[in-house]
Amino acid sequence: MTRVAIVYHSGYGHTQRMAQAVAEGSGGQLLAIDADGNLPAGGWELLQAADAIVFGAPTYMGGVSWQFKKFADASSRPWYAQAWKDKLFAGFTNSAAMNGDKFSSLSYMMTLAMQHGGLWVGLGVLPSNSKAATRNDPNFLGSYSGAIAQSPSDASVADMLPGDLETARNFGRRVAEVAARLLPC
Ligand SMILES: Cc1cc2nc3c(=O)[nH]c(=O)nc-3n(C[C@H](O)[C@H](O)[C@H](O)COP(=O)(O)O)c2cc1C
Repeated sequence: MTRVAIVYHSGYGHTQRMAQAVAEGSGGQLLAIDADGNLPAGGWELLQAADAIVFGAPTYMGGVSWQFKKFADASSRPWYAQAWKDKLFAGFTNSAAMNGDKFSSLSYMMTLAMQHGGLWVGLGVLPSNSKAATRNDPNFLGSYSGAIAQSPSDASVADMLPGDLETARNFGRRVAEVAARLLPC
């Protein structure tokens, strides 16, 4: 049984709902970064024990939220010892605009994973980009590097689109399946 940890920040709940979808798909454990950018007690130990770490953050001002960045900076401690080397990593983000510079957030998460000596798992689903495609089709937003969701600025958490959440759920499943295939029991 592989262990997946989903470490995420969410200011207003949308990214949290996405994180829950990733957890449903992966069977992983959620680890919320709080409003001060801190992990709950036992959080670092849980990350150390994980085979796969999935990063999640809203895109704010074209990048990850400062709370996620504080967590990333604090991960310099395991980085010193390369304690997360060869773990699997993946990432997801959510923002208001269709594009909204979400890729900047995913790109940062990939860089963080590489600094830790990890192996990156992308979305692995072709985009639904034909004329016939509709908004709730798999990967309608057309990401390759990780899962993304769009929550319009006036959308409540309950308004999040089922297609984006299903894409996140399938992404979680993929991370768990890749971990089971690549990592020794
Ligand atoms: C400070 C701030 C900056 C934001 N910057 C962006 C942005 O660069 N691009 C975008 O598309 N949406 C942006 N948004 C919208 C959020 O990404 C969006 O509301 C998202 O659903 C928030 O996720 P959360 O509920 O998990 O905090 C911003 C929101 C805030 C509060």
